[in-house]
Amino acid sequence: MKDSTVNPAAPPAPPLAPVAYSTMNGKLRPELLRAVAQMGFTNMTPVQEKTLNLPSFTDDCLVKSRTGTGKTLAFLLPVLHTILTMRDEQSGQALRGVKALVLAPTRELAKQISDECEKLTAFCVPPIGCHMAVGGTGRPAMLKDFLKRDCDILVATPGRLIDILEMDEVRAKFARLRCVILDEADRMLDHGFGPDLKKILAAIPSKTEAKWQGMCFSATIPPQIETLLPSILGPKHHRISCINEGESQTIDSVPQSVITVRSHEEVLPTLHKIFSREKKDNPSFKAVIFSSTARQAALMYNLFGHTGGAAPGKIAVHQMHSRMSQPARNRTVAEFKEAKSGLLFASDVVGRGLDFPDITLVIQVGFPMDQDQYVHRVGRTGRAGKSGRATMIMVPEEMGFVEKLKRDRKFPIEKAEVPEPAETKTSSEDIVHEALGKIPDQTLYGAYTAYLGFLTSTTQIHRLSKPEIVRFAGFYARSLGFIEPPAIPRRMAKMTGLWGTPGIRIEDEPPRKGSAPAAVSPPKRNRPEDSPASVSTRARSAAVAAPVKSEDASSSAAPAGQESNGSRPGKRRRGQGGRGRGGARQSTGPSEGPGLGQGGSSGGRGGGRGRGRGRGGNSRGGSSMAN
Ligand SMILES: Nc1ncnc2c1ncn2[C@@H]1O[C@H](COP(=O)(O)OP(=O)(O)OP(=O)(O)O)[C@@H](O)[C@H]1O
Repeated sequence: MKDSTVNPAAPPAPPLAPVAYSTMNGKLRPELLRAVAQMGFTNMTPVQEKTLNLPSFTDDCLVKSRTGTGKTLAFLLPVLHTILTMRDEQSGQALRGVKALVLAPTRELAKQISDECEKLTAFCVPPIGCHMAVGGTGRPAMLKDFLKRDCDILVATPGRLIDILEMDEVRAKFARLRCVILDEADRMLDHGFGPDLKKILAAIPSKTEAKWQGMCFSATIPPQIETLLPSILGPKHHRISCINEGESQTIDSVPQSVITVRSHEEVLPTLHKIFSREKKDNPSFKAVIFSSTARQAALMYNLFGHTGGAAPGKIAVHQMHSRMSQPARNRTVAEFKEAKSGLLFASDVVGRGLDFPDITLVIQVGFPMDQDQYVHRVGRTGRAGKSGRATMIMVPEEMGFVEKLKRDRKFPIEKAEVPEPAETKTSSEDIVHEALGKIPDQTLYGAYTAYLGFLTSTTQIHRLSKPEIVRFAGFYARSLGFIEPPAIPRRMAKMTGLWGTPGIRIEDEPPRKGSAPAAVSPPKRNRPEDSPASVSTRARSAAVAAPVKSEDASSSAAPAGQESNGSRPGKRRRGQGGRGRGGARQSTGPSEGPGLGQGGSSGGRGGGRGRGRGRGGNSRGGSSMAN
């Protein structure tokens, strides 16, 4: 292994003077340089400069550079150069087939890479064939196209690639593979995608025999990835880091802050206050709001746009998460890339790699999956030398994560106050309160169970005990208007390991086919005198939906529900439990947090349409205009 740039003992290197692309004349193919110029890039970014100046364009490399610093071009340019040079040296059959395979963790990122590739090859004659193999698109049409036409570069997500690699004809197309690139390499090599990667490597020509080049790129390279790294990179690979030892992985031009609110109930009003203030101060306000799960993102989208209309002014509101159909996801990405302002409520589907121009603010509601994910989320702003800001809204219990970030990573996260909203006629609390009332119970229930799932899936990382998870999720349920945390299906309780945890509420077994339905207890409601003036004053039935497998890892334990069932303001679906399984809830332990074990019963499937709608339930579209 050769370390090309970093000497840990050396003082931080001064910022590099920009190096012009014209210095690559005679080294990089002229048709590529012409395309780069057409894209408006005069100078190389540091990561491009370093990668393009490795001893050979075909050397193996592990490259670390901050988010938004142009890593895509840094790997595409050498690869395209190699393919074009091969063309000069070979012809006919020797040239057919996939020469470069780019793997990315999400479909949208694959599409973005493929788009960049199209731009870079605009002047290549004959054209370079760049194809995509990603899920959510028509498999037969994709396969037909891939098998019929020349494909020089294939950009793929692991799932679809594994699927098509089962076919002999597809595998045959990889016989002359020259390069394998992992974008977001740490993600591709981690325990989530690692097994998929092994399957892919077993199906394509082996590195030892085919001697293909391996390239790994990311803004974060944790030590855990070293285990699988030798499957992609040879022992003599170069290591490039554009981040000096001791420097922060986040972009310097992005100030980071955290707003601590007293409880979950203040989170949504605080978001409203931020939107209101920003909208007033900056007409080009364009923000991504990250939540822990797809269902939380969908809930916020419904609350601030679409159903609840709580977003101030006429801000366009978008959503992006794994519970949307692929066409809706594609539409949202295209729209939000073009948008001059607006809000995008997102799960971590957009946490990595996606390049939405001119994001002015990244907001994280609650903590991300891990510290590296924090870096990538923040990196949606401050891209390509632009400025931006990043903030988090945290309840006191979540502040441990922030303290750890500051301690472990030395991120300059400042404390910030809740901003004064610009609109004063109605308080943010009242606006959110009213909007919450328009959201179907099923959507709120889904957000609650997904949050429980998220908390249990991050136990190892965030060290929350099971009773803490139950208590914490209970606070969240209250903030959505439930007077007590809804009962969860037994299966979910077992899957998440929460079965038997004090305070968890579990619904009765569903009636077996043919048996009489169990009695449905009326949903428990708050009486007005129970209610302080907060969003939690709304009573909610504990509507229950059936579990389905979710594509979104962060909500994999989440039962399905309707995110958007078309209910209009004021029309509630409460109590449509006739079709559903009823049954009084069962509490497996003493009361822990507010609202837990308060007696009474819920259960009964309000909003009985939930079952069977699955992931498409919220796919009507990705955008709406508030007000
Ligand atoms: N040489 C350049 N000069 C100016 N802008 C550039 C240059 N190269 C790329 N860009 C622009 O920088 C932005 C970020 O590029 P890219 O998406 O490749 O970043 P990245 O480092 O891969 O980010 P992430 O880590 O988030 O995936 C894009 O809008 C891209 O068009």
